[in-house]
Amino acid sequence: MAMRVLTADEMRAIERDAMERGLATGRELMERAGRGAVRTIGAHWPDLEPGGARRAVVLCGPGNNGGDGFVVARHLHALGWRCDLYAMEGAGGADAAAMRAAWEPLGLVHRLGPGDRPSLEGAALIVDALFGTGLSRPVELAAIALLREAARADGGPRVVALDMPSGRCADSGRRIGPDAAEANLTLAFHAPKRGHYLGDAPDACGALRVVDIGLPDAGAGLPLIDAPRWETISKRGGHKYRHGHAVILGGASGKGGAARMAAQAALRIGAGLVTLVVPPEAIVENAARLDAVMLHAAGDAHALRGFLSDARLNAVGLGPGLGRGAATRAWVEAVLDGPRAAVLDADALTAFEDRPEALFDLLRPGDVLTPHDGEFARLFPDLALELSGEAATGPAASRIDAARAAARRAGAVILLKGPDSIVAAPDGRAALHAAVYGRAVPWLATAGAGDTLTGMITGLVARGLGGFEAVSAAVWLHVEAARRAGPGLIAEDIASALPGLFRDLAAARQ
Ligand SMILES: NC(=O)C1=CN([C@@H]2O[C@H](COP(=O)(O)OP(=O)(O)OC[C@H]3O[C@@H](n4cnc5c(N)ncnc54)[C@H](O)[C@@H]3O)[C@@H](O)[C@H]2O)[C@@H](O)CC1
Ligand SMILES: [K+]
Repeated sequence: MAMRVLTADEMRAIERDAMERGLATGRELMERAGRGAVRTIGAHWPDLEPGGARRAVVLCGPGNNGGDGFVVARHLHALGWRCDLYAMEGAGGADAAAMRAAWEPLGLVHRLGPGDRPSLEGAALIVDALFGTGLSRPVELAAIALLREAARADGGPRVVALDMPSGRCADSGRRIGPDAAEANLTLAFHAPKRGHYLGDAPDACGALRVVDIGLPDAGAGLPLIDAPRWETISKRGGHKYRHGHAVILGGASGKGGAARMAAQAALRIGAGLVTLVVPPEAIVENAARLDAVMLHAAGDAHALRGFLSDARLNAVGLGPGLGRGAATRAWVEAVLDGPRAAVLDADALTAFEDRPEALFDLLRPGDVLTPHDGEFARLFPDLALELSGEAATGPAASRIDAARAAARRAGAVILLKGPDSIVAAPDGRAALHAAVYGRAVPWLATAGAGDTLTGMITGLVARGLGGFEAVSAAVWLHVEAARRAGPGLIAEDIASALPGLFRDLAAARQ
């Protein structure tokens, strides 16, 4: 089963359900969380393991996250650590109070006031147990800056955050208020939360590990996109006409690189045939650069409509290198007026920035829009505005909410691109693709990478996948191909890495 990411509400529901079914009490869960955290810290940083005379500073908040902190302190103490506890005042629940009481025979608890910056002298570890999934408003504590500075410093104590770095929203990953902690390691209890993967939160989390606290996996949450099933992307016989005929639209002479890369990627991902349609004056340039990709000239939208009336053409990708003018709008209208599924990117989106509704009126549920953040903001300015800057209260609107709302409004599949890519369909389906932590590919931020992805999606749609499935498979393959190519990658390398990737996917299935 695909790994899933939870909201704070979903996490609370899982916990409540387990308690109602008598599987565990809240106190037992807290004990498992703290004990599991200490085990995981040891596994992640084996050099901290033997304990000895190490000093840890543990910062506890007013709720259950603080309760977890007291459990962590007790287990560190049992391993020989000296723990200095700092706790905020506030109305904690009975479980957190019990965990504090269990700590008190072992050491002092200092009061953590708004302006306090506990001394880190001699500390090897700082535990951020201030706020987790219950964060609802900005945190006003000098200790937040202390955690951030320590996490960023070379040398000095390492920072571990329980569940979330305090000040970050578990649902959106966004800062609640101006100040939020950072960590070198974040421990997610039971399952990762959405906020661990979204926006700049992965940087704030450092590394991410999940701590099992013995709760059943009920399948709740949003799926994290994993490798597509080999059966979905493999070819099982049949001649080229059985694997679809993808069409990519290209722009004026001298601007053809983007569309060529899309066309080549559509072919590499397995479309049986790919035709690049360009204005007549761009034929010579493209003919000099292409072999396996076929070429067709269309001077205007009327000619394009005529060409697309061929029923064998079953998907059209357009946008890369088209230009933003009225001609592009006319091409989009011609494509969406016909029966072929369309994948719209780049200029095909931006051409409608003045009147996005005109585009939405034409879209069909199987069409795909692949905006990056800037293009998204032009088509859905209100949704983008809700995501901008820090949030005032939690849980805050997330990129997942925005992509879902956009898919409903547009009536098409949306791929909101980024290291955290969200795919959302108008019927409510959504999934997250995370190229962060161990799968981060910063070198994928390169000219033409998006055009290649557009081609890959178009190729898979031509091969018969639905828009949502095509996007889900393509985003994973795109990142995995880029990981193979490695630093130094240019966009052409992505499609070139696909054969090796396919070979390995096929072998892994044997
Ligand atoms: N849900 C679960 O299954 C489990 C939860 N556990 C822990 O419990 C945490 C959630 O506990 P809580 O729901 O008590 O929430 P938190 O401990 O995250 O904090 C909530 C408390 O702080 C207050 N608060 C929120 N924002 C504040 C701010 N900016 N300044 C001051 N006070 C603020 C809230 O009113 C509430 O009292 C999880 O993150 C996890 O660490 C674990 O004990 C294990 C099991
Ligand atoms: K925390």
